[in-house]
Amino acid sequence: MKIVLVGYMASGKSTVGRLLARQLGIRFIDLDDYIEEHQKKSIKTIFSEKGEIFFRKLEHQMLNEVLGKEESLVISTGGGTPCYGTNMATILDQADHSIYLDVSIPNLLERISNEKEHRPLVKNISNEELPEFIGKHLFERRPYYRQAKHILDCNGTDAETVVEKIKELL
Ligand SMILES: Nc1ncnc2c1ncn2[C@@H]1O[C@H](COP(=O)(O)OP(=O)(O)OP(=O)(O)O)[C@@H](O)[C@H]1O
Ligand SMILES: O=C(O)C1=C[C@@H](O)[C@@H](O)[C@H](O)C1
Ligand SMILES: [Mg+2]
Repeated sequence: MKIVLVGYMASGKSTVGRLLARQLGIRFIDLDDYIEEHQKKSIKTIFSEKGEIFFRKLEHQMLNEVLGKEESLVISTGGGTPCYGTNMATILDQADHSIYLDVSIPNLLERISNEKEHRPLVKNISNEELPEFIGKHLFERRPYYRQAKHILDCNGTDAETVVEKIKELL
């Protein structure tokens, strides 16, 4: 069984994915961590040394590699993964369950404004400019996320409860 979590930066994909995999007793792969291990560099360094296009190509390649594994997995994607090239179509084709962790702009803002440093796309955006940036970015990306098989409203729900809700969907 393959379960793929999608959603915006800081929607909780890594936190929820790790907990869910542990409870289901299956392997967890965080695509961002998988890319960092493959490159032996942080995402931040990959972006600054090689640029975003290089990262997107690598992300596409690593997503296909991970989805091709013959084992049960929980896969947490990167915030941009479903929004480039054929990635969302591949997720829909290969995953038994794709789940969009839907978090509102105010809640995303609160989480991201405290954790910008390791997120290259928002690192240089001031907290004053962040609402406009996230609003526009989510407007562009939501059509991809919303293609997921399940859409889970995660507002006002802690990570443990999100995991419980996912287990009910499976
Ligand atoms: N359901 C939740 N409620 C409140 N806070 C949460 C929830 N899930 C995760 N968080 C917190 O939000 C922050 C971002 O979570 P996390 O890193 O798991 O997001 P992500 O979707 O993997 O982000 P990225 O796309 O940048 O990898 C963390 O500080 C985490 O503790
Ligand atoms: O939203 C995005 O495009 C990104 C989110 C992170 O998970 C990383 O994959 C990277 O920082 C890009
Ligand atoms: Mg993550």
